Amino acid sequence: MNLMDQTFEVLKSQNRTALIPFLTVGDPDIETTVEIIVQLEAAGADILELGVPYSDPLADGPVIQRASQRALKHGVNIRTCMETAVKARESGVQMPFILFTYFNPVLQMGLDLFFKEVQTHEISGLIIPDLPVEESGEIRRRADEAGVSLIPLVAPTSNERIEKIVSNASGFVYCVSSLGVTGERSTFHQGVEEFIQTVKKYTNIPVAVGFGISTHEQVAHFSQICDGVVVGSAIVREIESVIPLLNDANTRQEGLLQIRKFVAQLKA
Ligand SMILES: O=P(O)(O)OC[C@@H](O)[C@@H](O)c1c[nH]c2ccccc12
Repeated sequence: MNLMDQTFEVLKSQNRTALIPFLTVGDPDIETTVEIIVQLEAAGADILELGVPYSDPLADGPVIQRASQRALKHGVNIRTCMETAVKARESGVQMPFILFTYFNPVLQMGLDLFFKEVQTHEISGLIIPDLPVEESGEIRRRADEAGVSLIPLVAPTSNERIEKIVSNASGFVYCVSSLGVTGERSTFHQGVEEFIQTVKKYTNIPVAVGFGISTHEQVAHFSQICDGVVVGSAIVREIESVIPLLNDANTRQEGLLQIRKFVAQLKA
């Protein structure tokens, strides 16, 4: 039972759904990311996905691709993301962190060092969207040893694979609401609610939904049937839109406040 598990338990006892933002660490820079994380928690975020920027984010739409490019300019890698998590804790942030990374940066770092760092930095969850099933056994074993949950992604087309994917999952199951790449959407995959209900039949751990969710109404809608709702691109776009304010000492606080207000209205 790690901090993320505890968070879901508390929320469940309060009949509340977790708001799970995603951001790209180092966008627009590391120091600002730490301040944004503080604002996200103040806005009501319950769990945070810390995105490791990557040069070939095949599952990401243009908003997150641009954020990755901006972060990569500062040489952000897995290690700097973990250091950012420490800085956020030092700034008083309590919420659990999920490390979101493509598989290649993990391989580059080496599995031994990666999982040692994950453990010492008290990362609660891992999302590796392009982790091949063949490799997932070893990664899952190492994650269990490190006390971190390897969060599986299930898609509306997973069908008969749903049971296999979620059977011994830990942390939560991430239901992808639509096919394709990340990015705000006005409509979701046909029958996404039935898909979520199907996933819930196969698991007792929390079930969250993500992909395309960007408005208060969409968050409220999915909060009726899920334990968590992930919002990424819409928040990353909000960050992108206030970068000019953030880069000017005179308007920095205003920029941070705009991000906080945007996230707060999602959950209100
Ligand atoms: O950006 P969206 O459409 O709100 O979707 C969440 C997404 O950002 C985050 O969970 C994520 C970012 N990159 C990913 C790649 C695959 C799966 C999930 C993700």
